[in-house]
Amino acid sequence: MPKTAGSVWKNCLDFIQDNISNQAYKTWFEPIEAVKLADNSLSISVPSKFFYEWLEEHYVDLLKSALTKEIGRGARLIYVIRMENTPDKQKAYTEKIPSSQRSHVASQSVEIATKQKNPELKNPFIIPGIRNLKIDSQLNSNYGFESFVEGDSNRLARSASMAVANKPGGTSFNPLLIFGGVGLGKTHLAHAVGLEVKEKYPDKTVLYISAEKFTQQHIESVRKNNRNDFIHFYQIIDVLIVDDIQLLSGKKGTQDVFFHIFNHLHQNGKQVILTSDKAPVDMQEIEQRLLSRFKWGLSAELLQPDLETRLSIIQNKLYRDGVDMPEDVINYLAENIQSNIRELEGALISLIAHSSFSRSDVSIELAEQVVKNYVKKSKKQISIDHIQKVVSDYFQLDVEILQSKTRKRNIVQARQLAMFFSKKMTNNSLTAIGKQIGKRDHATVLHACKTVDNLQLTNKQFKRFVEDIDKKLKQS
Ligand SMILES: Nc1ncnc2c1ncn2[C@@H]1O[C@H](COP(=O)(O)OP(=O)(O)OP(=O)(O)O)[C@@H](O)[C@H]1O
Repeated sequence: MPKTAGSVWKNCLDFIQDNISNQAYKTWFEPIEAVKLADNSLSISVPSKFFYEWLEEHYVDLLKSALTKEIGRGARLIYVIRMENTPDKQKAYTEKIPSSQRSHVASQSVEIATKQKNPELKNPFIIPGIRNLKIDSQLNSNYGFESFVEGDSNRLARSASMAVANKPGGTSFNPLLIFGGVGLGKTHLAHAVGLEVKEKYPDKTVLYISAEKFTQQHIESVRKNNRNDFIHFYQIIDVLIVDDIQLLSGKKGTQDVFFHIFNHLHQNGKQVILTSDKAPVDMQEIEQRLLSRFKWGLSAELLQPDLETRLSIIQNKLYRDGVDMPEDVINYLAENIQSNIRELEGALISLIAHSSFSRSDVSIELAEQVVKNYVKKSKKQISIDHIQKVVSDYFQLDVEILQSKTRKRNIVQARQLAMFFSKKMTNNSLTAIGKQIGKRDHATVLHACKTVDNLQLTNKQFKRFVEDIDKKLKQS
């Protein structure tokens, strides 16, 4: 039977499939179509120039072996690049490039640029010349490990981040999900991993992106009809850091695309780092299959820093900025701004600014004035401890009893109310709430919240409890 382009390519594919991972095969070979066989040259069509470059970079030897096996020693491979975004949409523009002729490719690229009138055809995700692929990592050099102060509140997350930075993709912390309330250092820690990887492995491609920007890029790629290139761009990253992943909630299309990118990176031993203001279990409107991926590696929580850590953070910042500040002012700041390190830093910076404008020493009076702006806000952020205290006082119980294992109905209800208000009034995860209220798990907290919701509807007395406690907490 005479050989056709289809039959030759099919045999090549069988050979290739046996030699690479299933994921790589699906990504890079399934989209290829055999176009023509003439003499000993097989033409295959690929979806983009980027695709062609990737094949040449990573699979040229494999392609050569497969083709030589099928056609013989003088076999030649010709790429036909499908350019779907052409000015004339009816007729896709194609470009032919023989295999392994990169110098040739350069001149061809020029030809494309002049042939196409629409400059937007240039792929926004591709930096030309894959050999020298340089992607700006978008990392903030101030957010290194050296400026991240260690404390009880962040020890696990920090150690896991360091382990990942030492061996990206090589630990079981993949993905590494750093979660916690607002301004507690998630972004800082994620950048620290990226910076450390760049330091230790300069050849690795690291990219930091916010989930919001990722979503915008994805929408743009759909609009410009280059979604494949968008995906392929992300699939070549070695360490991908996506900040505020909870912002993907409700965005099904972007979740789908992220799912594919995630799978590809994970299967190829690349590292994924995610940050979120919620634990996976609390994320809403995120597809189950994606949530379960998030739980594959390690979810490390950043808790609110204790006084000692807050003091160290202030001292560290003052030291780095070369500023002196009286001890009592430092203590005042650390004691009064508790729940958000960004606010703590903000107060510190205002204080330094005030003192330099007024050319006066930083005094405790000045600190009180500045802190007022922040304390109001932080007062609104009620702590779990405070809620437990208010609920216990209301029912005239000791906090230890509220936290105990007892199943007495009135104590169970008090405990459930403490859990309910902690969920409602703080940024803590169900896991963190459970941990602080009698070392319960997140399922118990979830159950408590549902029970309180139901009881409020069916039991007038209970509804009164909820309203009273709510009022007390808002007044406090
Ligand atoms: N342990 C720490 N040591 C030193 N600085 C810290 C620490 N934790 C947080 N910071 C500082 O606090 C500020 C806020 O941190 P970051 O932006 O990382 O918070 P975030 O958790 O990502 O906040 P958001 O929820 O708003 O995204 C940053 O300037 C960061 O450097």
